[in-house]
Amino acid sequence: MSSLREVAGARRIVVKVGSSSLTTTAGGLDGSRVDALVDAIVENAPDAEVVLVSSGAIAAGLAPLGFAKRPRDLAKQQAAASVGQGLLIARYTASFARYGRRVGQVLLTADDVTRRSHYRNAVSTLNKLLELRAVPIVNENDTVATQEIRFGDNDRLAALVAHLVDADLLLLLSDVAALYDGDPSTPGTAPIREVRGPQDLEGVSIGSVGKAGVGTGGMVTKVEAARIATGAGIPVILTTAAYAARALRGEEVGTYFHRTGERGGARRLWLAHATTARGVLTLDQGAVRAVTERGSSLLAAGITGVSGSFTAGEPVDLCGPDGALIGRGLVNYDAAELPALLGRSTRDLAAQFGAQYEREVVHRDDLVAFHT
Ligand SMILES: Nc1ncnc2c1ncn2[C@@H]1O[C@H](COP(=O)(O)OP(=O)(O)O)[C@@H](O)[C@H]1O
Ligand SMILES: N[C@@H](CCC(=O)OP(=O)(O)O)C(=O)O
Repeated sequence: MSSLREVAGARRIVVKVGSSSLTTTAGGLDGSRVDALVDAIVENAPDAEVVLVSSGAIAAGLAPLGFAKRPRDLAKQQAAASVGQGLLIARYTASFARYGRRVGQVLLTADDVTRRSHYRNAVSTLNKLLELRAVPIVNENDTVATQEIRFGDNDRLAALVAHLVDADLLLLLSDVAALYDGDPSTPGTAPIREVRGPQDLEGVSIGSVGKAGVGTGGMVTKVEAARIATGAGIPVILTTAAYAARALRGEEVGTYFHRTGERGGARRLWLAHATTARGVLTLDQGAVRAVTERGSSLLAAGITGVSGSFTAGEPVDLCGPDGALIGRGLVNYDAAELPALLGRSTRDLAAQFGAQYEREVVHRDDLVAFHT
């Protein structure tokens, strides 16, 4: 199943570890578990470039702030993340230093990475850290991310980062040995060794809440992350942190998700999966064809309606005349500017409003078409 060669030959690996694998049952960061993970990575993938996506900031900050359990209140969670992220990075710094390795903290938000300039910066920082043999340790920038733009789960973030750095493998480490065909605490459930596509998940009961209560997404977000990564051409192994070393050696542990798609433009993947649309542009049939079949930019001439309140640079959904969602893109105008432009040719707009109105409403580089 998980081809030994494929894993052992991986040049670049994204390893994602969940909160439940880094904390003690009493709450707080478990330094010995951090060390064990670092040992497994350094000793079993010595030649690979590893990007670590680590959760655990909120969990690590709970006990120091006197919270008995994860608070519901977003500001309290953000405060816990702020305290915990420092502790987490300090622990990783000390742990990798045992091997003479440096770490670099990379905090991302969806908003950062979908904007072209920020995206380029994120890619070049990650690549430079790897080139310098430092280990990038990625987490969501919890203290600034608002509810709406939070990734909310690092499984999805890890899948997108894997694509961003063009990884050969995504290793998702949790507190269960594999994906099971039902809640693993129920007797009689069995591990699923291989997933070749959605058909292998039919009838599988995938739970959303981890038993430890410190994680966020349960298995649902892991399966979704595996779908995103494999669809983008990256195989995924899902197993427990305790099997990290075995997985990195290429042993057949956990669940292996085969790649289902080809690699494509990474930023578009972020645009499709990591943004919340701020409004809707309704397109006429000609514009739908131009966008979905020819990969063209969206011009004002093909737009018949605008709703929502957004500013230039924000994500909007693109819908056909029947309201069906056909894509998403970063819009070049504020919502208030658009009604005066609709249905008019670019030349006409430039003549009336000036050359700055000659720009597309959504440039094709900032547009992802959904194939329904
Ligand atoms: N079908 C399933 N197979 C495996 N685990 C499952 C399944 N359904 C629900 N789970 C639960 O998902 C949990 C892992 O998710 P979570 O706690 O969010 O992990 P992490 O903190 O590592 O991201 C497991 O502890 C398990 O209880
Ligand atoms: N950014 C959050 C992680 C959220 C998250 O996805 O947690 P988990 O389900 O444990 O991977 C933190 O560091 O606490």
